[in-house]
Amino acid sequence: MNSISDGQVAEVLERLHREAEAADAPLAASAASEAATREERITQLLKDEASDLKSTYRGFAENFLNVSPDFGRFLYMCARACKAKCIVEFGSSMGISTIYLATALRDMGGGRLIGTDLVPSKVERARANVAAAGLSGIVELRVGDARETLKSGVGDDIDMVLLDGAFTLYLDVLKLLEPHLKPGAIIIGENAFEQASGYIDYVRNPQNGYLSQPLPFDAGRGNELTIRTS
Ligand SMILES: C[S@@+](CC[C@H](N)C(=O)[O-])C[C@H]1O[C@@H](n2cnc3c(N)ncnc32)[C@H](O)[C@@H]1O
Repeated sequence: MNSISDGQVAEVLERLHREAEAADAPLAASAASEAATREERITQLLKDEASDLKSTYRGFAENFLNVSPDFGRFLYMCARACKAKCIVEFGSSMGISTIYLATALRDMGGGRLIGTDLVPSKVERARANVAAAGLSGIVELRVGDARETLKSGVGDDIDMVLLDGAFTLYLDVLKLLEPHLKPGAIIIGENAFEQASGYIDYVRNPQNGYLSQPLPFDAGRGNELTIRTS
């Protein structure tokens, strides 16, 4: 049995992916019309984050910036495969990835997902979307900077982490969560770009207690699968 393929959750996800496509279409169009390469756009975003993180992401308050349906299904499958009970998500936006992950928890009998986003209006919308999917009992969404909101109260048995927030903070957030990761925990980075934060160098060094490699889909989006080995 899985609830992302049909029924209430599938309907909510289908609606949200449609809304996301419409809301983010201008971003995609302006990226396509710019002379800048993808690499240059990432470099610019890294600079913007470094100079003013809050305004950078407030500028995307109406954008979903969500995972694709394929990536969402992959998240669901990972959570099921590792029999997750506790999942932490950095960057919940309007709640699309949250719904994939929380559905996996519910389909296995329950659990806890802690998500967080910097932009209060996004967290409000994510809460409403999670409620529409019938998942409010499993999901706790925290408003604010993950470096503060994930500092405490994440438990000591994290099975899975999704890193999908500000590109420059992946290593900071991982280090915050590291003491609470179970051996074997899965960490998935979306937009885990080599030029940002030192995250990729850190998780690809086995001496730090991880095994890590890029994921072969949604090319160019910097998707990285990491396993905690100690
Ligand atoms: C790529 S979007 C997340 C998409 C979401 N995971 C999904 O698939 O629907 C990145 C989100 O990270 C949030 N964010 C950026 N920096 C953050 C921070 N320091 N703490 C918490 N959230 C942050 C942004 O507001 C934005 O909504």
